[in-house]
Amino acid sequence: MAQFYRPQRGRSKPAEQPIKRNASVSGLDHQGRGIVRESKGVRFIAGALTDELIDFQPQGKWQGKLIQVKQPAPARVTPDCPYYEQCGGCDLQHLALSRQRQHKQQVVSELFAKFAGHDIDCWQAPLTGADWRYRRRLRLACHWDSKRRNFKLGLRQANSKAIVEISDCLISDTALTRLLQPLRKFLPQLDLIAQLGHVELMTTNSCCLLLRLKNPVSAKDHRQLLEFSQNYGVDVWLHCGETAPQPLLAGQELPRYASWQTEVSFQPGDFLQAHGELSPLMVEQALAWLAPGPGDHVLELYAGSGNFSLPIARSGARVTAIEGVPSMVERLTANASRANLSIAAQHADLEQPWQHYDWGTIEFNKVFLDPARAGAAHAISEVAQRQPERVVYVSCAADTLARDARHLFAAGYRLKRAQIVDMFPQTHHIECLTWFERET
Ligand SMILES: C[S@@+](CC[C@H](N)C(=O)[O-])C[C@H]1O[C@@H](n2cnc3c(N)ncnc32)[C@H](O)[C@@H]1O
Repeated sequence: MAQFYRPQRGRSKPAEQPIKRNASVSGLDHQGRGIVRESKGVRFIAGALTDELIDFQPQGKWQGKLIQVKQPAPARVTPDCPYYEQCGGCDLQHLALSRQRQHKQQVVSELFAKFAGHDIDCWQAPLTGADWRYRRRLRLACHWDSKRRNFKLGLRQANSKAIVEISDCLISDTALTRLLQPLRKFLPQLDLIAQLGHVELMTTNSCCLLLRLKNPVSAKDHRQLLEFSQNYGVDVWLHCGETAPQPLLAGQELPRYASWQTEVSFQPGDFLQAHGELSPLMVEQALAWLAPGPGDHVLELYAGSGNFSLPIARSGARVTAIEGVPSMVERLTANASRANLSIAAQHADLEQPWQHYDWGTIEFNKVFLDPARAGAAHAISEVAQRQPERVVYVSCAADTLARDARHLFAAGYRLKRAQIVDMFPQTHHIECLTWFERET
């Protein structure tokens, strides 16, 4: 039967709204977007700064696209990155670095006031490191168009699946970015190109390339990958299906990094703190606040492969470390034994009640936690019930930190110190270190 094209009703693109001129920006939201107040509410405009006069195109109900900055703020700087307009990554590049840090501190203060009913009066100066070339891990999106034999490798555009084909990324270590062009040429020559999910690059003591695949690679690909690995001095790892990542070369050593007088081995694909220079400084600062020592029993939650656990154990404190990924628990145990440290590393889902676990009834006097962005909604209530004398909390999401802090305040803790750790310069992402102390 013949088929005819019929436009689908109600699915056409909404008509563009007229440009609004000379709007004034009253502040920045928690994602670093300019806020414009209108009679019917607020609009969020990416790229606009506080006290600027701008023209913008309204988009949807709450957003707008910046068309022109008529009167720039004194804090505006010219973004260095040639991909700033397209790439979704460094969305605060147009704001001077010192103001980025002030903004991040203000966001945490506002969220504490809103969600925890608490004003922060104990800020320490931000902990800072390199503001460019700091990233030691780069995840790249890719797309293979088999008909046109066209391969795209790059970073995702803001709010889109489109790939921006960068030839450099100014926040990434050059040990990673030097591989971008060679990979673009090399990967389409392989059979695996049709099943390549994404590509990850990381650099610590060695440089690693991790390929996310559905199936194992052919013998021909194996040979070519080996050649690439030797030519470019990069260890290749393959992550096929549901099995753990495997090195291309059997017996390949795990990569490792230094963390405050200890060494931590990790498997490509594991969590790795983004900023190579700042991570050990953050560990040192967390140790200074936690002040572990002989006689202390520290319960560490969300421990990963031991970035904080090993230094805490080195102080002489007894450490029980909890992590949700079983293979990371194995690596933490191996890292501890290599360093001659005794750590009781346990696997657990910290979203579950602790009564399910053997370690759930142990006694401890200090807690250190470093959860993922989701925070520690359940774990913090378990901590608060047990009333340890001190809690040091590293967060990469200010909203969940403020939500979790509310439990600690309600359980009789006070905030003794807070500090922005500038782990993600040029972006709106916030890392914050906090120290809570039981009142009595
Ligand atoms: C931000 S990372 C911190 C890792 C480590 N502290 C470090 O510095 O490398 C958070 C860790 O929490 C773990 N995690 C996330 N959700 C979890 C859960 N529900 N239960 C236990 N661990 C979890 C992740 O696997 C990850 O290793």
